[in-house]
Amino acid sequence: MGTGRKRLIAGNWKMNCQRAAALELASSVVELSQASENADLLICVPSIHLADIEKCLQDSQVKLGAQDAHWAESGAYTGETSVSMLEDYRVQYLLVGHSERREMFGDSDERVANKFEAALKNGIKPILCIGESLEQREQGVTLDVLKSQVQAVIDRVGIKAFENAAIAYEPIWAIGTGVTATPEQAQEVHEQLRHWLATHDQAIADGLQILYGGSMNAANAETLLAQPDIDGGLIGGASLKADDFMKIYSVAR
Ligand SMILES: O=C[C@H](O)COP(=O)(O)O
Repeated sequence: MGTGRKRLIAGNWKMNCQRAAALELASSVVELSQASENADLLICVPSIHLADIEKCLQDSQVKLGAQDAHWAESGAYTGETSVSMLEDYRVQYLLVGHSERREMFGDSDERVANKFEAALKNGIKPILCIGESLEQREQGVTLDVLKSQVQAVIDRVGIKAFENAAIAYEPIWAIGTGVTATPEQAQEVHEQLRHWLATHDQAIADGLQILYGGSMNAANAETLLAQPDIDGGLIGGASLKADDFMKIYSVAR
């Protein structure tokens, strides 16, 4: 690989799969998965399925992630799940700041930083999702948007905390649209982002996994993952089909 960074192929099931379908999908992923020194495999499932899927993943190398959680340890937060509750289910990763949460559920930079910080405190690796809208891209402010999303978290936890975290760059215009950023477009952003992070801390920037997300699928994964600064994928739609998801993993490993 050359970069020294292990790849991460992460599925984000979003709000999909009822119980039986979730178990079937997770079982297929386990069945088709093969250990690799080059790439980790992760599924981020709806919280209601965590207990079932935790059992299903036991004795496999597939890692378990959650899609969201509240930062408070406990309290009067009707409907919420705390990060510390996730720990009981051996959740290893937490998505924070996904654009769907930022846009539809009021996840401000401050809330995202709260969640990121709470994940780290509970020994869970946060995956900080960042991305620009089509309008922002057309205005030429992509990097400014991404920097400010990351800086809000750096201001809270410090750059060193990114040693135990990952970033997922997901251009909003490419999510669920079938329009993928070209490998060159994605690489350009990843490279610029890593370069900017290096101005904070070179070693952290060199070691940080920066994933690409946005209509990654079995057909385009190879060219995206061939880019030197793309260290994996955060995959929505294609992670709901075990065969497609595992094709992406096989490219990465
Ligand atoms: O978290 C995953 C991303 O939102 C990408 O979703 P997608 O692969 O369905 O475009």
